[in-house]
Amino acid sequence: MEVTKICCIGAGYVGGPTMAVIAQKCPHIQVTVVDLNEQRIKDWNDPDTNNIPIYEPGLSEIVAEARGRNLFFSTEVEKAIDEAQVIFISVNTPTKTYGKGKGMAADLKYIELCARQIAKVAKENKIVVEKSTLPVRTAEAIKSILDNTGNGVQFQILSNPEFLAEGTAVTDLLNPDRILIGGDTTPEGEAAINALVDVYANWVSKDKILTTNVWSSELSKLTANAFLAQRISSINAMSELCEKTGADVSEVARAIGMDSRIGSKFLKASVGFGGSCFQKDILNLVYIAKSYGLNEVADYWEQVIIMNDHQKRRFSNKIVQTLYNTVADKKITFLGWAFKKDTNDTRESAAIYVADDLINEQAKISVYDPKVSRNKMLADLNYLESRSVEENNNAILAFDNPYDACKGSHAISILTEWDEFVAYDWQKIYDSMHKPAFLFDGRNILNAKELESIGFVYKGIGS
Ligand SMILES: NC(=O)C1=CN([C@@H]2O[C@H](COP(=O)(O)OP(=O)(O)OC[C@H]3O[C@@H](n4cnc5c(N)ncnc54)[C@H](O)[C@@H]3O)[C@@H](O)[C@H]2O)C=CC1
Ligand SMILES: O=C(O)[C@H]1O[C@H](OP(=O)(O)OP(=O)(O)OC[C@H]2O[C@@H](n3ccc(=O)[nH]c3=O)[C@H](O)[C@@H]2O)[C@H](O)[C@@H](O)[C@@H]1O
Repeated sequence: MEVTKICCIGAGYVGGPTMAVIAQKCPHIQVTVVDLNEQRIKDWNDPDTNNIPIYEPGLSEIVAEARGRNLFFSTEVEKAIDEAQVIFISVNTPTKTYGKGKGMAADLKYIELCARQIAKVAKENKIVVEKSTLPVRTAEAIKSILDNTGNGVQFQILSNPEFLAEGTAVTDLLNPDRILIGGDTTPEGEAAINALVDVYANWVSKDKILTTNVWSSELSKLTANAFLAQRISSINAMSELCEKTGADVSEVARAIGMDSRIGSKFLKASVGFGGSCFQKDILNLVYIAKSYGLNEVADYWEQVIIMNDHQKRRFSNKIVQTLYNTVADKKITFLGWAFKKDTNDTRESAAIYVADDLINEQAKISVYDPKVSRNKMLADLNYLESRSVEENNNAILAFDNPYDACKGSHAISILTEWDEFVAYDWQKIYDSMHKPAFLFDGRNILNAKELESIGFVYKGIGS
């Protein structure tokens, strides 16, 4: 089967960029991305592609090239489902906030709604692709809904997890390490797998397109995120030991990373990992393991989260202790609020938790982030429900200019590794601060020696 029409449900951080790249690389395929969120679709259709709702380097150019040609953003979900041969489900799968599995399991209500809508609308055979990250064996539930509530048409369910990282989404999509496609081992399942392989083969070499059974594919996605997050928690655990022993975590990371079995990537000690997925996916893995009675497996992976929470708390504690055990009414400046550089996404950012701890200590937080608005920062804090909206409002100031944000502060904390922070005039910043001028570098991006020679009291992670 040659695919000519694709629909993607969910125009978020994954659906938007993924479909934009498919449309760019496959001009013969019509790609329609649909979402219930009218504002989000309106923003994707903004005549100025610099205003699309997701900031990713290189994305606005791709959208400018393909939008209106073979890439469309729409709220007409049913029409797009009806017309497409292949339907990607790319909706959010957050951690459950209620009921059984609260705080651990993935909330699959949006997935189920999609399955029911597809079943209702489809009048011809369809391939349904799980693009969202899902618990292993979700395809079974989707299939049951489709087969029992549909119009008697045939559905093939594929698992095609996404491995892009935010901030590098476009390059990750253009040059993926691998594409993973899981499907049934029946002739119909294999035909569906081949149809999707052919889509990716328009720009990805076939030796990088891996096909497996559905359950391996679903579980590989959770496993990949668990392994990646585990590396960060492992190096962060070492960072605490480094601080006690005089070892330097950057030197340790370099020394172990040169072992080709370990590898050098993903070994940067930090204030703790954030982002919408690592924590959510590990909690989900822990929940799945527990539900099979595999308590040791569950405990093993849960430790990655425990370590990460500890690392964030340790960072805020260090600020308070260093500032003579009180930050009450002191101005603490945050450089960065996003969970990593080159994204406007703040979900689970370490900055939120560090700010929350410091506000509990009655600090006044000033923030400069090149891509995050004050409304977003406030929404992040309010979501924690630690105090009233008004109290959060009084505790946070946001600036458009880093020098204004730092002026008159008692301490600066680097929470995101934006490149521009390195290039600042640190002498000018030092001159405008209270003395001693403290600098807590939660990303180890600044040159400690240079800053100390200016006069800063510099504290990095793990040295
Ligand atoms: N953010 C990331 O970098 C990555 C995310 N993932 C996974 O991809 C999935 C999506 O994540 P994001 O794109 O970040 O989420 P997101 O929250 O940015 O986007 C999801 C979109 O789906 C829409 N939606 C929900 N239910 C819908 C329905 N029934 N009909 C139409 N639209 C609906 C929402 O309005 C929202 O715009 C998650 O499972 C996540 O774990 C996987 C790899 C990377
Ligand atoms: O499933 C997902 O959502 C995605 O999750 C991560 O991507 P992402 O969260 O966008 O970004 P990462 O680059 O993985 O960074 C995650 C967090 O870890 C931190 N980090 C990363 C690397 C490192 O060495 N140290 C470190 O503290 C980052 O600053 C950030 O807060 C994975 O890298 C992607 O492969 C995956 O598709």
